[in-house]
Amino acid sequence: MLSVNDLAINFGSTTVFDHLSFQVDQGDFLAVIGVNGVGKTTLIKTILGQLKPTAGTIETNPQLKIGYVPQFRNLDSEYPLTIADFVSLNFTGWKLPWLSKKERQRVQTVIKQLELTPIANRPLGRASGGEKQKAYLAQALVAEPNLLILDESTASLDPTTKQELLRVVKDLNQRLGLTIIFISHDMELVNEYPNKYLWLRSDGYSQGPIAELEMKLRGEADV
Ligand SMILES: Nc1ncnc2c1ncn2[C@@H]1O[C@H](COP(=O)(O)OP(=O)(O)OP(=O)(O)O)[C@@H](O)[C@H]1O
Repeated sequence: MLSVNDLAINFGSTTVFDHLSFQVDQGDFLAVIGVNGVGKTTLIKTILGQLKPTAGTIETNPQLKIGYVPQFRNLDSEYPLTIADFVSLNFTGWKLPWLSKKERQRVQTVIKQLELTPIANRPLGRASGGEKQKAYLAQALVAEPNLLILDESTASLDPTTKQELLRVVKDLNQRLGLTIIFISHDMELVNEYPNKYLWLRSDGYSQGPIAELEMKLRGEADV
């Protein structure tokens, strides 16, 4: 689905990473971990096509359609759109000034998947942090991506809400085969939900099945 080959990114004379190679296969749930400033966001921006690699390539399946869920958007509490309207903003190729029946149905389906139906008509600005995060996820999903990138999307949530969000994501991953890239500092979630990891470090990186990660964290010398 996505193949990163010998990738390097420099900002001026600063190298964020180089010789980075990894692969994301259909149905993977990949955790991307690493300390602040190591280059996780830079990597995602490169995958999204916003940054040009200094060296190396990113090959993608022609059918690749990426959905991106950020950690946080600076939404005023007076933000007036309802959750349902906010979700529907992400339709591409919108030809009419109103939604087609099929699009309305898609919004309802996604809202139901995320258990947002009871609050679909609530202004997003009034929703809780966890509800907002679900709405961002729903907005990404409405366009039917086959790769979902969660960029520290659980960082500001309480432990129960984090688990709830990740359970929904895991369900989409297992039931629909949706491929996930999950950037996180939360090792409890990283150990529980993903099947693979990519650990970026200032002096290199490691990757593998998630079961290996705990062993590596215990004996960092082997990483
Ligand atoms: N446009 C830019 N110009 C110069 N340096 C940049 C630019 N963007 C990022 N950097 C630097 O590249 C490094 C990697 O930043 P990045 O945001 O990718 O890290 P991160 O792993 O996502 O960090 P965090 O966990 O704090 O979000 C940092 O040192 C950052 O200051």
